[in-house]
Amino acid sequence: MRISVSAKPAVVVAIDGPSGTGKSSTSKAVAARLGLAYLDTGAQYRAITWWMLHHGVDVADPAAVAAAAATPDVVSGTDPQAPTITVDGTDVAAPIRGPEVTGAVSAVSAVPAVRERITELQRSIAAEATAGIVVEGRDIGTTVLPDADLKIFLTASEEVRAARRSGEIGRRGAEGVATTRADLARRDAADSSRAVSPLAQAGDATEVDTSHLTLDQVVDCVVTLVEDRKRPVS
Ligand SMILES: Nc1ncnc2c1ncn2[C@@H]1O[C@H](COP(=O)(O)OP(=O)(O)O)[C@@H](O)[C@H]1O
Ligand SMILES: Nc1ccn([C@H]2C[C@H](O)[C@@H](COP(=O)(O)OP(=O)(O)O)O2)c(=O)n1
Repeated sequence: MRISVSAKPAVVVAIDGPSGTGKSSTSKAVAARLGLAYLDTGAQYRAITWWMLHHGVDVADPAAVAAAAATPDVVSGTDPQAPTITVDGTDVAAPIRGPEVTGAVSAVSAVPAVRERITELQRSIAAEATAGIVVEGRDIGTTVLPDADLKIFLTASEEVRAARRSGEIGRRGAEGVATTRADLARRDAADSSRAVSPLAQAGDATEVDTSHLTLDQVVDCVVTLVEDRKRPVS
């Protein structure tokens, strides 16, 4: 019997885009299907924001946020089937999705000292992912992992994104969707206009408009792009 051993190079996939375009759902499913690790960088910014709020730091004061930025210990579990997020050992997966954190996360994540700390953490997690990783966020293709093997920029119309997010958080009716839409637009504007590594499409990213695609279709599309980009086996 002949046994052939092939070196399988680790693939690094960067998935960026605004809120509600499907980054988390797509990244998790792609990573699970391809046996890669998964990192939700938004959860890290949410976790550090939760810690600031929990410790009474004035999140509207960039100097106060910067002074505290080095203290919290944010740890991400990268199994796409069961991702985890803790701060100083506390499981914050649920509270980081609440309205207080969502309302403060853009201000906290705009502070350069926060971005430096979290970016360094993200790069070390990616470097340790020997089987490869899908990393999703806002600045992965532009700043965190500019040498990623594949960069995807997900988009969707504001209307579709607001409807998706409203469904997710249980906000019903036209008024609920309108409120969600205004929240999303405000956060996208803040994330796109900050001075340090704003939400932006990398020049070499492939844009995928998910407005009229099912989640399965988006996942198939990204998996195909990953397979196409894999370096030849040596
Ligand atoms: N292509 C899609 N079609 C319909 N719903 C989707 C699609 N992609 C994601 N969703 C849903 O939209 C919501 C937001 O998706 P999520 O992956 O959290 O987006 P993001 O990480 O970009 O904010 C979730 O409820 C998710 O199930
Ligand atoms: N790479 C990243 C990821 C998220 N952020 C910031 C900006 C976002 O508004 C918040 C929250 O990101 P998250 O991906 O959880 O947001 P949504 O799931 O789209 O609501 O974190 C960032 O600045 N850089």
